[in-house]
Amino acid sequence: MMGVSGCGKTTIGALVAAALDTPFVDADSLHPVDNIAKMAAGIPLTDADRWPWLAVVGRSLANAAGTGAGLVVACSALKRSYRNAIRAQAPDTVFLHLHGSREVLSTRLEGRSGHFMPATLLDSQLQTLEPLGPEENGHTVDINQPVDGIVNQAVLATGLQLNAEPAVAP
Ligand SMILES: Nc1ncnc2c1ncn2[C@@H]1O[C@H](COP(=O)(O)OP(=O)(O)OP(=O)(O)O)[C@@H](O)[C@H]1O
Ligand SMILES: O=C(O)[C@H](O)[C@@H](O)[C@H](O)[C@H](O)CO
Repeated sequence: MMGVSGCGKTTIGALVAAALDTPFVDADSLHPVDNIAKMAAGIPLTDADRWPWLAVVGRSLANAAGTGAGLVVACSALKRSYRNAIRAQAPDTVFLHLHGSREVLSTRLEGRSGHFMPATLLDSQLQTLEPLGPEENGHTVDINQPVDGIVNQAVLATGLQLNAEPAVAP
Protein backbone atom coordinates (compact mmCIF):
# COMPACT_ATOMS: atom_id res chain seq x y z
CA MET A 1 0.00 0.00 0.00
CA MET A 2 1.61 3.28 -1.06
CA GLY A 3 0.82 6.96 -0.78
CA VAL A 4 1.40 10.03 1.32
CA SER A 5 0.98 10.30 5.06
CA GLY A 6 -2.65 9.93 6.13
CA CYS A 7 -3.90 8.22 2.96
CA GLY A 8 -4.83 5.10 4.94
CA LYS A 9 -1.94 2.71 4.25
CA THR A 10 -1.99 1.25 7.76
CA THR A 11 -5.77 1.10 8.14
CA ILE A 12 -6.45 -0.33 4.68
CA GLY A 13 -3.29 -2.44 4.49
CA ALA A 14 -4.11 -4.38 7.66
CA LEU A 15 -7.63 -5.12 6.38
CA VAL A 16 -6.43 -6.12 2.91
CA ALA A 17 -3.88 -8.46 4.50
CA ALA A 18 -6.59 -10.04 6.66
CA ALA A 19 -8.86 -10.46 3.61
CA LEU A 20 -6.02 -12.18 1.74
CA ASP A 21 -4.90 -14.21 4.78
CA THR A 22 -1.47 -12.67 4.38
CA PRO A 23 0.90 -11.17 6.98
CA PHE A 24 1.02 -7.38 7.30
CA VAL A 25 3.93 -5.07 8.11
CA ASP A 26 3.74 -1.32 8.63
CA ALA A 27 7.00 0.02 7.18
CA ASP A 28 6.93 2.76 9.81
CA SER A 29 8.17 0.00 12.16
CA LEU A 30 11.16 -0.56 9.82
CA HIS A 31 12.40 3.06 9.84
CA PRO A 32 15.72 3.74 11.62
CA VAL A 33 15.05 5.67 14.85
CA ASP A 34 16.73 8.76 13.37
CA ASN A 35 14.14 8.88 10.59
CA ILE A 36 11.26 8.74 13.05
CA ALA A 37 12.86 11.48 15.17
CA LYS A 38 13.30 13.65 12.08
CA MET A 39 9.69 13.29 10.94
CA ALA A 40 8.38 13.81 14.47
CA ALA A 41 10.36 17.09 14.50
CA GLY A 42 8.57 18.16 11.30
CA ILE A 43 11.60 17.67 9.01
CA PRO A 44 10.95 15.83 5.71
CA LEU A 45 13.13 12.80 4.99
CA THR A 46 15.69 13.00 2.17
CA ASP A 47 16.47 10.30 -0.38
CA ALA A 48 19.56 9.43 1.66
CA ASP A 49 17.37 8.92 4.73
CA ARG A 50 15.01 6.66 2.80
CA TRP A 51 17.38 4.34 0.85
CA PRO A 52 18.43 2.11 3.78
CA TRP A 53 14.79 1.89 4.90
CA LEU A 54 13.60 0.98 1.38
CA ALA A 55 16.26 -1.74 1.27
CA VAL A 56 14.74 -3.29 4.40
CA VAL A 57 11.24 -3.03 2.90
CA GLY A 58 12.41 -4.70 -0.33
CA ARG A 59 14.18 -7.44 1.60
CA SER A 60 11.05 -8.15 3.66
CA LEU A 61 8.95 -8.49 0.50
CA ALA A 62 11.61 -10.65 -1.17
CA ASN A 63 11.79 -12.97 1.85
CA ALA A 64 8.00 -13.32 1.92
CA ALA A 65 7.92 -14.05 -1.82
CA GLY A 66 10.65 -16.63 -1.31
CA THR A 67 8.67 -18.55 1.29
CA GLY A 68 5.43 -18.18 -0.67
CA ALA A 69 3.74 -16.56 2.34
CA GLY A 70 3.23 -13.23 0.61
CA LEU A 71 3.14 -9.93 2.46
CA VAL A 72 1.20 -6.69 2.54
CA VAL A 73 3.41 -3.70 3.46
CA ALA A 74 2.23 -0.18 4.24
CA CYS A 75 5.05 1.94 2.78
CA SER A 76 4.80 5.45 1.34
CA ALA A 77 7.05 4.53 -1.68
CA LEU A 78 6.48 8.06 -2.94
CA LYS A 79 8.91 8.18 -5.88
CA ARG A 80 9.22 5.85 -8.81
CA SER A 81 12.90 5.37 -7.97
CA TYR A 82 11.87 4.17 -4.49
CA ARG A 83 9.46 1.67 -6.02
CA ASN A 84 12.18 0.55 -8.42
CA ALA A 85 14.50 -0.05 -5.46
CA ILE A 86 11.84 -2.28 -3.92
CA ARG A 87 11.23 -4.04 -7.25
CA ALA A 88 14.96 -4.68 -7.64
CA GLN A 89 14.64 -7.02 -4.66
CA ALA A 90 11.01 -8.15 -5.02
CA PRO A 91 10.12 -7.90 -8.74
CA ASP A 92 6.54 -9.17 -8.36
CA THR A 93 5.51 -6.41 -5.94
CA VAL A 94 2.13 -4.88 -6.80
CA PHE A 95 1.78 -1.24 -5.67
CA LEU A 96 -1.67 -0.08 -4.58
CA HIS A 97 -1.72 3.71 -4.45
CA LEU A 98 -4.28 5.16 -2.04
CA HIS A 99 -4.99 8.46 -3.71
CA GLY A 100 -6.85 11.43 -2.26
CA SER A 101 -7.14 15.19 -2.56
CA ARG A 102 -5.13 17.44 -0.24
CA GLU A 103 -8.41 18.37 1.44
CA VAL A 104 -9.38 14.77 2.29
CA LEU A 105 -5.83 13.92 3.39
CA SER A 106 -5.61 16.98 5.57
CA THR A 107 -8.95 16.21 7.24
CA ARG A 108 -7.84 12.61 7.97
CA LEU A 109 -4.50 13.77 9.42
CA GLU A 110 -6.15 16.43 11.56
CA GLY A 111 -8.55 13.80 12.91
CA ARG A 112 -5.77 11.39 13.86
CA SER A 113 -4.13 11.49 17.28
CA GLY A 114 -1.16 9.76 18.88
CA HIS A 115 0.90 9.44 15.70
CA PHE A 116 4.47 10.71 15.37
CA MET A 117 3.90 12.18 11.89
CA PRO A 118 2.78 15.84 12.03
CA ALA A 119 0.12 17.05 9.58
CA THR A 120 2.50 19.89 8.64
CA LEU A 121 4.53 17.41 6.56
CA LEU A 122 1.63 16.74 4.19
CA ASP A 123 2.71 19.35 1.62
CA SER A 124 6.24 17.97 1.37
CA GLN A 125 4.79 14.47 1.03
CA LEU A 126 2.57 15.65 -1.85
CA GLN A 127 5.50 17.47 -3.50
CA THR A 128 7.58 14.29 -3.35
CA LEU A 129 4.83 11.97 -4.58
CA GLU A 130 5.19 10.59 -8.09
CA PRO A 131 1.96 8.75 -8.99
CA LEU A 132 2.14 5.31 -10.59
CA GLY A 133 3.10 5.37 -14.26
CA PRO A 134 1.11 3.33 -16.79
CA GLU A 135 3.89 0.75 -17.09
CA GLU A 136 4.21 0.22 -13.34
CA ASN A 137 2.66 -2.92 -11.84
CA GLY A 138 0.03 -1.31 -9.67
CA HIS A 139 -3.39 0.24 -9.25
CA THR A 140 -4.80 3.46 -7.84
CA VAL A 141 -7.76 3.52 -5.44
CA ASP A 142 -9.69 6.67 -4.49
CA ILE A 143 -9.72 7.13 -0.70
CA ASN A 144 -12.74 9.44 -0.66
CA GLN A 145 -15.10 6.62 0.35
CA PRO A 146 -15.72 4.41 3.39
CA VAL A 147 -12.99 1.98 4.46
CA ASP A 148 -14.89 -1.12 3.24
CA GLY A 149 -15.13 0.23 -0.31
CA ILE A 150 -11.40 0.97 -0.44
CA VAL A 151 -10.53 -2.48 0.92
CA ASN A 152 -12.79 -4.21 -1.62
CA GLN A 153 -11.32 -2.25 -4.52
CA ALA A 154 -7.78 -2.85 -3.31
CA VAL A 155 -8.33 -6.60 -2.92
CA LEU A 156 -9.97 -6.84 -6.35
CA ALA A 157 -7.08 -4.89 -7.87
CA THR A 158 -4.55 -7.43 -6.60
CA GLY A 159 -6.36 -10.15 -8.56
CA LEU A 160 -5.75 -12.46 -5.61
CA GLN A 161 -8.27 -14.74 -3.93
CA LEU A 162 -10.17 -13.54 -0.88
CA ASN A 163 -9.59 -15.44 2.33
CA ALA A 164 -12.22 -18.16 1.95
CA GLU A 165 -14.01 -19.83 4.84
CA PRO A 166 -12.61 -23.34 5.35
CA ALA A 167 -14.63 -25.91 3.44
CA VAL A 168 -17.15 -27.76 5.60
CA ALA A 169 -16.72 -31.54 5.47
CA PRO A 170 -19.75 -33.27 3.97
N1 LIG B 1 -11.73 5.63 4.32
C1 LIG B 1 -11.54 6.28 5.46
N2 LIG B 1 -12.53 7.04 5.97
C2 LIG B 1 -12.36 7.73 7.13
N3 LIG B 1 -11.21 7.72 7.85
C3 LIG B 1 -10.20 6.98 7.39
C4 LIG B 1 -10.29 6.22 6.19
N4 LIG B 1 -9.12 5.59 5.99
C5 LIG B 1 -8.32 5.94 7.02
N5 LIG B 1 -8.95 6.77 7.86
C6 LIG B 1 -8.38 7.43 9.05
O1 LIG B 1 -7.44 8.37 8.55
C7 LIG B 1 -6.29 8.43 9.40
C8 LIG B 1 -5.05 8.11 8.59
O2 LIG B 1 -5.06 6.73 8.26
P1 LIG B 1 -3.74 5.85 8.43
O3 LIG B 1 -3.08 6.14 9.74
O4 LIG B 1 -4.12 4.43 8.14
O5 LIG B 1 -2.86 6.45 7.22
P2 LIG B 1 -1.35 6.12 6.82
O6 LIG B 1 -1.25 6.27 5.36
O7 LIG B 1 -0.93 4.82 7.41
O8 LIG B 1 -0.57 7.30 7.51
P3 LIG B 1 1.00 7.41 7.87
O9 LIG B 1 1.74 7.16 6.62
O10 LIG B 1 1.17 8.82 8.34
O11 LIG B 1 1.28 6.39 8.93
C9 LIG B 1 -6.57 7.48 10.56
O12 LIG B 1 -7.08 8.21 11.66
C10 LIG B 1 -7.62 6.51 9.99
O13 LIG B 1 -8.45 5.97 11.00
O1 LIG C 1 8.73 8.40 3.01
C1 LIG C 1 8.38 9.06 3.98
O2 LIG C 1 8.42 10.30 4.06
C2 LIG C 1 7.86 8.32 5.17
O3 LIG C 1 7.67 6.97 4.92
C3 LIG C 1 6.53 8.87 5.59
O4 LIG C 1 5.61 8.67 4.55
C4 LIG C 1 6.12 8.28 6.91
O5 LIG C 1 6.76 7.07 7.22
C5 LIG C 1 4.70 8.05 7.07
O6 LIG C 1 3.85 8.77 6.25
C6 LIG C 1 4.34 8.31 8.50
O7 LIG C 1 3.70 7.25 8.96
